[in-house]
Formats: sequence, structure tokens, C-alpha cells
Amino acid sequence: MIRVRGLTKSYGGTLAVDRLSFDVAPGVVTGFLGPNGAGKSTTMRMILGLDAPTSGTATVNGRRYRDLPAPIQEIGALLDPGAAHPGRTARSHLLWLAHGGGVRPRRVDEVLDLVGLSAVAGRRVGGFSLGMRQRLGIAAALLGDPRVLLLDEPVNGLDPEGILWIRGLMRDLAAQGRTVLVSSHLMNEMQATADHVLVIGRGRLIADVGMAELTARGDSGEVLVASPHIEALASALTGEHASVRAAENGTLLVGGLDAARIGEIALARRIPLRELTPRRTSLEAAFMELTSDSVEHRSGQHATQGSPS
Ligand SMILES: Nc1ncnc2c1ncn2[C@@H]1O[C@H](COP(=O)(O)OP(=O)(O)OP(=O)(O)O)[C@@H](O)[C@H]1O
Repeated sequence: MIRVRGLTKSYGGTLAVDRLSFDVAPGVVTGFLGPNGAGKSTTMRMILGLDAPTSGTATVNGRRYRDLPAPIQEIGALLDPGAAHPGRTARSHLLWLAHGGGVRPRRVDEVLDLVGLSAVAGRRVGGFSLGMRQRLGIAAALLGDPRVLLLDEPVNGLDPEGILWIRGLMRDLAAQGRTVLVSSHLMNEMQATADHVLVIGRGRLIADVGMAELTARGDSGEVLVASPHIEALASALTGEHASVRAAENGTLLVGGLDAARIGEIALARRIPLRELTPRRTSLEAAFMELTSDSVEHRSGQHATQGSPS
């Protein structure tokens, strides 16, 4: 369990985190969302004792990070996949962490196997791809078999197989009763993985809500549809109260209905489909609506906050 109360951090004139209070519960995957500069990384760093709060508290299993007797056995984190020394091998990097964290060396081979790096365990980290470094970072997070996991953009650099793997891993970790807090800018990824969502903007909590509730609130996103009978399809969808607009190469962008419903409507009218692709997920639509007042940088506009000095 992670508990954050009145957590505040200012850097000079910039209020990066502003009186945040929330709990992250065990047994579910909790997504941590916010526009660029919202304060997600700063919050995660304070939970991990890497930054001192200006005021307020963040505790892990009831204690501040610095008061945890064996931190890596309580909380594991993926923050910066570039953190491993390039000259070390994957195994020696993990052995070094295990030694410092009071973890038995045999655990190193277990986590290497878990993340699929056993075959390259003896290779230097400097030659690793971003995806391999990401897997190594996840191995490091899991090393102490912690009850709490904090993952910042874990799908970065992973290929489609890797993305499916991390999705399954996060679900498994939560199903084992662990606390999993994960940040990502990929809304479709979040929607597929997170059960609960914390949304912050300009350092403040905007929403602390179940994924199902959040995505049912707003519109259902937009779906790109292609068909050789596009006009018949457009009129069928409009008849079902969808919003329909023309898109590139004779396709349609359909709002107000999800892909499954559009498929059913087309089938009922025997209209063949050539493409049926969600473009903007319902989570993305809800996120945009929630954070519209708190984006720090907007395309075509100047930043509304001073840059850090
Ligand atoms: N070390 C620092 N010194 C000064 N300002 C900082 C520092 N770290 C973060 N900030 C500022 O604090 C605010 C929050 O930044 P933070 O990196 O926590 O946001 P974020 O939500 O993680 O953003 P992103 O999605 O872009 O990673 C930003 O305005 C940022 O410029």
C-alpha cells in the first residue's frame, strides 16, 4: 500500500506537486496519468525517497522510504532504464544490487529468467537495446520480491511481444496481491492494463477513480472504419445516433459507438468492412476532458509556466 498525504514539492518558483493525497491499493493495477510536467515523476521520486517533499508525506507499507529496514524488499521501481553501468553485465549489475539490498544471489537468475534475459545475462549492458535495458530495469525492480511496484513508462522501447509480456506481468503481480502503480502516456495501453486511475494536472489530483467508471463517463472515443459501401454504412451508423465524419481515403471516423457495436451494425446490414480501428480510446477522451485546463505546453502556444532554472 502506498499512502500519500498533502504531498508538496516546489522547485524555486515552480510548484511541481501541490498537496497531493491518495492511496494506491494492493491487488489492482493503478495507472498514474497526467500531461507532461504534471508532477508524476516528482511524486514517484518522493515515494522512493529520491526527492525530499517540501511538505506532506509519502509512505510505503506504513513507513517513509528512508525508514524502511530493507527498502528493495518492500518496494521495487523502474524509473530510469539507463541507470545500469554500461560496462557491467546484466548479471553483475543485478548481483551488485542484490548484495546492497540484502537479497540472496540465487534470486538474480530467477529474475533474469522472469524477464527473458537469461541468454544475455553475461553481456555488457552498454550493448543492450532500449527494450533489453527496460527488461533489466524490471528485473531490478522485482529483485527484492517487493509487495509494492512503481513503474514509470514500462512499455518504453518494448516490441509488441514485450508489450504483451509487461501487460501480463503487471496483471499477475496485482493478482498476487501486490500494489502496482504504473505511469504511461499510452492511453490504449493503460486502458488495457489498469483497473484504477489517478489523474494529476499541474501537481494536483484531478481524479482518483475506477477505470470502468472513468471510461463510461465520457464519449466512447472514435473508430476509423473502411468499407466498399461507405455511404450505406454512414447512413446506418447515423441512424444509430453515431457521429460520422469523412476521413482520409474515403474512410469514416465514427464517434459515439465502440468498434464492437459498429461491427454488429455493419453485419446486421450485410455491409462488408475492410477496417475497424479505434483511433481515440474512451480513456483518451476522458483524459483530454479532465486535463484540458492543466496542460503545460500546448501545440502552437507558448508554455504557460516558467521553465525550471
Ligand atoms: N529538478 C527539478 N528542478 C526544477 N524543476 C523541476 C525539477 N524536476 C521537475 N521540475 C518541474 O516540476 C514539474 C513537474 O515535473 P515532472 O517531471 O514531475 O512531471 P511529469 O508528470 O513526470 O512529466 P512527464 O510526463 O513530462 O514526464 C515540471 O514543471 C518540471 O519542469
